Amino acid sequence: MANILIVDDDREVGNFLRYFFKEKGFEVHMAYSGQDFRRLFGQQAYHLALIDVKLPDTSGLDILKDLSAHMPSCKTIVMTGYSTVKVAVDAIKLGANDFIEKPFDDLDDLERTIDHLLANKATAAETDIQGLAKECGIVTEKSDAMARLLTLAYKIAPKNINVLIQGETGTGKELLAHFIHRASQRNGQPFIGINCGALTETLLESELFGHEKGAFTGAAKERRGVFEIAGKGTLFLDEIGEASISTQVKLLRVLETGEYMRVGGEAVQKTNTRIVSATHVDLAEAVTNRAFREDLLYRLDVVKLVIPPLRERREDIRLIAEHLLEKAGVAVQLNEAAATLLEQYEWPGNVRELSNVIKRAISIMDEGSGVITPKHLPKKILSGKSLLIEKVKPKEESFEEFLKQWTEDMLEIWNNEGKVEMEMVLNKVKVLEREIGRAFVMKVLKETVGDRQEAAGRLNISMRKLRYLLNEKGQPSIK
Ligand SMILES: Nc1ncnc2c1ncn2[C@@H]1O[C@H](COP(=O)(O)OP(=O)(O)OP(=O)(O)O)[C@@H](O)[C@H]1O
Repeated sequence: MANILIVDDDREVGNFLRYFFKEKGFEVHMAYSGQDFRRLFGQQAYHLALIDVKLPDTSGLDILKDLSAHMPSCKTIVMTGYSTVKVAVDAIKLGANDFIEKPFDDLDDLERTIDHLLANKATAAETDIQGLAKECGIVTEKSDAMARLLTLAYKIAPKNINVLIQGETGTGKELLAHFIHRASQRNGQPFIGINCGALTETLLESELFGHEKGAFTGAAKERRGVFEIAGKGTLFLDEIGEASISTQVKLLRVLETGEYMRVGGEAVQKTNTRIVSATHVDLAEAVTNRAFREDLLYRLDVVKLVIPPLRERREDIRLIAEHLLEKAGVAVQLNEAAATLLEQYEWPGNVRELSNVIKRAISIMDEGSGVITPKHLPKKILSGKSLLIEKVKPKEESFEEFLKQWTEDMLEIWNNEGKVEMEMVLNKVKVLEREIGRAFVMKVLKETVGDRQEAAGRLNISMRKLRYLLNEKGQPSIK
């Protein structure tokens, strides 16, 4: 028979749990304070402990630490109220097996969690995490930091809380958002991604909330927004830090009340969409600079997941490079020298940059040799120097300014008699190509009042290409 320890100062909750577990045939021990816990702790071994995070004389986290240190075989579940959810996340980081929110409105779920833990299925969960990560295209088998991150993401995924993902560009924020969606009960519902930095304020609001017919000039027909389309699924708000203050206010309202209105509409719409947002900047800093609302940040980052940059998990580089080769469908290998160089480079553009380097190497490789060697790698990698990705992002209205600046910079390099960094020149050309594509799409989207289908038609490109040009990386996937 399993021994259960319940640590909670709320006697009503304690009695309820005692009854619940006794009914299931377990031996139940109650502690109403840290002092009670210490008295009971040495008396016998426990199989499972449910710990409230807030106790009158101690913190549930200290109790958790004691249990993990002195009784590692005891499974632990932390109990929280809404205001203490952030602490629960710390508890998971400290090794708690799970957390549950009070009041318990889904007893079947509680029962399942407990049965799962008592049946010692922890290792099965680890296999599930790795398997799901693989399915979502996340390669990482060697990095402890990523393993911890994925475990935390997996554990919080089924909970009804918003998640903020922070990470440098190209670290895999969208992949992680998708992983969270897949690991949640929302899995059968849509997963929709939207890049808040790629659209003007009006277009972003219309995209998010939809608009009514005649809401603004050119809004010829009504349109559903992504909150409506995502329904009970997950909405991935990429580059949330780029949303204007006015849009932030509207998002805050949705998060606080679950309600919003279409642009130009009066009827209140309800939503139950889960929000996973992402940022490459530190939003706490943006709050200090008054570029981001503190109350919105508080709502968005109930859980903050920080993806480490690739240079902080060098042990994954070779593995990811091999995965990218496999994905490219070519029978090509990295030789040892090339792999070592990849491992030593700083990767300011992270996995996306690694992917570009691998694609380039495949394209210039000697036909039939089947091996990538250092000579197929860009100079920046050979010299161990990282060429920082340019962050020039022209706003549509300053497009001419951007073009002028770009031309001046290029002429300066051209007229410079010293050594020329050709990689830098080519990178500048890529920036130009990307920004021209984006500027044209934005211009036409303005003319079509956000109607993407029509904009794609006018530009004679596919919807996929249009999303790509907006840096939304292809079709939003509906799972
Ligand atoms: N761990 C990984 N294993 C394999 N591929 C990865 C991994 N992380 C990222 N990628 C790949 O790198 C590219 C960038 O990933 P993703 O778009 O998720 O990054 P991001 O952080 O959202 O980028 P951005 O900040 O530019 O929006 C994608 O092609 C993705 O498939």
